[in-house]
Amino acid sequence: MGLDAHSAEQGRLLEAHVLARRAELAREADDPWSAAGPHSVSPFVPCAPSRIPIVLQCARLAPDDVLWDLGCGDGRVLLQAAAQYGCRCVGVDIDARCIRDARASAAEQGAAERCAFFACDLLRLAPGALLRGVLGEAAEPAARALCLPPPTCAIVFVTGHALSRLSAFLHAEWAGASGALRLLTCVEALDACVDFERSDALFADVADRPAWPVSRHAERDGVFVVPPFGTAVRAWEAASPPWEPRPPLTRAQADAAEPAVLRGLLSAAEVAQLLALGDSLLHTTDDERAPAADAAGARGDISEALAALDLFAAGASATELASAAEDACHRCAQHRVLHLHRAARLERALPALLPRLLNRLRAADSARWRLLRGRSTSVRSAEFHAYELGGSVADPEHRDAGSLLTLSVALSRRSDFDGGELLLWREAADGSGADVGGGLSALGEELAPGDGVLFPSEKRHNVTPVTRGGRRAFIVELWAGPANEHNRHR
Ligand SMILES: O=C(O)CCC(=O)C(=O)O
Ligand SMILES: [Fe+2]
Repeated sequence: MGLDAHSAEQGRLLEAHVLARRAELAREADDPWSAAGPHSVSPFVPCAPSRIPIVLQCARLAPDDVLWDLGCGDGRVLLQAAAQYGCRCVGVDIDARCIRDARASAAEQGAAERCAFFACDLLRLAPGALLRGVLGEAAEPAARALCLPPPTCAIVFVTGHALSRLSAFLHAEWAGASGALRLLTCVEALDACVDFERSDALFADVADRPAWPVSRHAERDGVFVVPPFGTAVRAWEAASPPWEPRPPLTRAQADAAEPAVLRGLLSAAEVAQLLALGDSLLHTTDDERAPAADAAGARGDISEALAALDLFAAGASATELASAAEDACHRCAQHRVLHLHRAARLERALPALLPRLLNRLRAADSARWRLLRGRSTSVRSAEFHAYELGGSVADPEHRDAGSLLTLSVALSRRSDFDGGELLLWREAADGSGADVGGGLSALGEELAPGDGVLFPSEKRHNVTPVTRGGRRAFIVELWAGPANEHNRHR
């Protein structure tokens, strides 16, 4: 019962945020503004990252929506929704620390105008609170009298126990909104209060009312949708969402796409931390991406190539061969590549970095190509690139095949190296390519450390050979596949 495609990931988050912190949380048992306190009905367990894009797809968000998250935790679902779909968001949670974190993230991501967060006890919301957008006595004092935009969509990702206590309130708000409010819930497997086999039991204590209509279309992902009042489940499921994901760009479209220069993606401290992390891993010998910078490393190139030949002889698949070839390339001393997405390296060293960066990318994408909207995407690779003398990406046909978006963030100062220029394909004025003035061209703008350039991955790009010093860059690729632990080809 209740196990879904994200349960393992969700279980790890439960472990990290609740089970491993039992002693710490016990000290908050008397704090009324803590998820571990006396008024809380749910612990704070963040939504699994792989689940979030599906939640947002199921919500069928459009830019004119107002999305409320009842029990928003640290605000990660709303911040992603605002970045990717451009909607306004209101998050409420009993945990004041979560609300502080959510506000800080919103400010950092430039989303504070669109995303507001308030400490609020859901169980004390008065009838009509959602309809009128007024939190009243249930909220922290400063938020009590605010007039917020009422939700057109509300997410309630809490335990089944909490859901059953909220159900009468939610039912009245949902019906009262006369078709202007849809609800999404996700009931965790850890919760035995809910009978997954009976949709009317999702909101258990409204037995005297008509059963809730619940779309179980995304049940595999643990997401249940109550369509707006007056819309039958079948009609909701048959209606097309505000947008279908656009097909990935063709190579010609990607070549023609204008890259986006994104300034100040990383702070100076983050650049320094990434450089330190990369350089320390480069000198570790036991890492699959980090041969020692000595003779053993150089020998590694040849043995890797031989290993790839062995694979060939053994009848390996094209994917295995591509993967082995990539491993071999990535150990080349002139241009080494470290996989920071592996074993949660980046997450452990700089936990706030990737979520913030990804929301910048989502916002940039939604203003330009809309490759991420309506699509479930994840990080295919987050790599530290170290180019030394002669290091380059030289194949004139090089594209990050199979990915949707590539971000290259400068870590080195421009004065630290010569050559090492990132070139991107530019169409000729008449769109006909290299023959009439198009081709691989420099960006024309200098990137300071922490600045990045974002482009559709299938766009042709190169890096010219480094002729002095060294170039360090941080490269992130997003794709429609699952989060990845290996190189780009596995
Ligand atoms: O270093 C860069 O900026 C780009 C690297 C690249 O394109 C690649 O490794 O695929
Ligand atoms: Fe590339």
